[in-house]
Amino acid sequence: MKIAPSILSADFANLETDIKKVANAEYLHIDIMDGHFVDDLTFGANVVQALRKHSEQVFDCHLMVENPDKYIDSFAQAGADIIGVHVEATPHIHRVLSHIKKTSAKAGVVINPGTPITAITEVLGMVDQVLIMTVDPGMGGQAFLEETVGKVKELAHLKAQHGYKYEIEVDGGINDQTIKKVAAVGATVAVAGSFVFNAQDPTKQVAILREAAQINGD
Ligand SMILES: O=C(CO)[C@H](O)[C@H](O)COP(=O)(O)O
Repeated sequence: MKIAPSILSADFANLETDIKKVANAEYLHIDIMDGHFVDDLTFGANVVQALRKHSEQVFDCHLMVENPDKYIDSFAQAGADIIGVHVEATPHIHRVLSHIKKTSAKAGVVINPGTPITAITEVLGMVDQVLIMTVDPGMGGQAFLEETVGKVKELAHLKAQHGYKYEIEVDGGINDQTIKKVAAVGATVAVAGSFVFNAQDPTKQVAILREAAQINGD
């Protein structure tokens, strides 16, 4: 399991210091919120560019924005390694994913808890990552939605059945207990914000998640 600390729960006044505390994680998850698709506002491509100088990690940019097509080039140029777009944010998901694939970034598709896997089946063959939201997007610190586990399992089944290559990422309410449940059904990347950054030692929290993921849950 790859671990992706979400800087949504980091100290925004000390991002450079905080990202260095989680350098033992494979990914850095960067939540981009536009105040429209979700209520809050967070980072633009300029922040990604500034962080890029301080980390070699995979920058996993999760675009919670309307009209995501408008932002793809700027995030790719800023140093995003993966750009994830919500299927709910555009009527043209195939076009937007094709656009990402023309940049240096890998293409990710994201689905909300209320969206079925059937909404993305036509694009599964073209994506590098599928992000299953395990909470409704918009804020950190929410409780993991148990009903999303079935979608992770379904996605793992489709991956094996068709030989797809995508990572299966989960995001929201991930801690040392819930990570076992998603690991057991095929998740390969786990995003965690509050569990990592709301603790004394974020480095240790990453290690705890990694170890917990090796133990099968219910
Ligand atoms: O995408 C997100 C919110 O929309 C966050 O990445 C997610 O909620 C992580 O926070 P936590 O681990 O505290 O649940």
